Amino acid sequence: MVVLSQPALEPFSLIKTCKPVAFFSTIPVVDLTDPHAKTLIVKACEEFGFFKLVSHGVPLEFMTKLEALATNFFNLPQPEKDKIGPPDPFGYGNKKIGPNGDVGWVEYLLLNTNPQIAFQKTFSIFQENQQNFRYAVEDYILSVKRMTFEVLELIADGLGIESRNVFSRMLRNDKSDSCFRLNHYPPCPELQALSGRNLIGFGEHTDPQIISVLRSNNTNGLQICLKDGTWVSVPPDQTSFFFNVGDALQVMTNGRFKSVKHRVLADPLKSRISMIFFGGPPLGEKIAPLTSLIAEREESLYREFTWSEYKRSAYKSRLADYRLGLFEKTAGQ
Ligand SMILES: C=C1C[C@]23C[C@@]1(O)CC[C@H]2[C@@]12CC[C@H](O)[C@@](C)(C(=O)O1)[C@H]2[C@@H]3C(=O)O
Ligand SMILES: O=C(O)CCC(=O)C(=O)O
Ligand SMILES: [Fe+2]
Repeated sequence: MVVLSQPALEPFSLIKTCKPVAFFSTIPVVDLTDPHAKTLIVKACEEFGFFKLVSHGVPLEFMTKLEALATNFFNLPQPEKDKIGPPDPFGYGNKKIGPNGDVGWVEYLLLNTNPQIAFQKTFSIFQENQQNFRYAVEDYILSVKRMTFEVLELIADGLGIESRNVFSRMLRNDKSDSCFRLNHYPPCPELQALSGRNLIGFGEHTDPQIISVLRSNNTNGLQICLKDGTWVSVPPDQTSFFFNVGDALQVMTNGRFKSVKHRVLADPLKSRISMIFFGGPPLGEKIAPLTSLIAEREESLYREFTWSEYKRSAYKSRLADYRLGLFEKTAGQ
């Protein structure tokens, strides 16, 4: 018997597919200049762990410039990009996500934003002819950080916490372990034609840090999981930012905010480019529920751990794992 191979499917053989889902029509949108912003942000973080921010003050030019330069970078010949990979976890990566066998229809550049590390490793990634790219990354990150500090201070205000820098100080710290990621999801028309499904670009997961701030071009793909377990597509908006609550903020709010499960599907016809700033604490920072957020007759749901401990544990996990499980207190502890 002759067994026919399916050469057209070969590059996708390890990458899962998924059916498209409905659009998220009631996505919380917060205007940063609105006097009620703090209340709206807290409500969105409690309900979805997710919101869209408009009138954010980050110049549009920084966003479009970086998108153009990232597109140029991803259009370089493969051997050029491979020179700055494989990721350790920083550097250029293609299809492989993290160290434990996760794959997706994505190529990316992962950078550390801590100046002490950044100047050694990250910026050696930008070779001589990539200086404009490096400056665009720096301008963008500086401006996004400023906006993120403001959002974190509004969150503290909205939660009625006395010291409004309780979260933002961890990102403002020189030793903050934040990182920045540029993702490129190439189109995949062959697969769509063959199966009527989309390739999974980035599989379902929560982000381990305090908060993630995402901006993408105008291509669909991002989906979030609602409390009832249904997945919804987030309509792209290239002029706005999408904020995700991360695991560390779930812990510090003793579960009042939930880190949002999300994933990305590749579009059959259009490239998706996204840029995400992951705001993380310094490695030695102790993460635990804030006493003022543990309600009367409520218990602390998590044991204290350092960010370094959590990160180590995250890097031993698979993308879709529930990473906080190991840090939950069991009854009576
Ligand atoms: C599979 C993995 C990739 C990841 C590290 C991990 O072991 C589990 C968490 C993953 C994640 C998700 C959010 C960010 O994109 C990321 C940089 C992070 O901090 O945690 C990635 C990690 C990665 O791609 O290196
Ligand atoms: O690329 C995207 O739109 C989101 C990717 C993501 O969730 C991540 O890199 O952690
Ligand atoms: Fe993510």
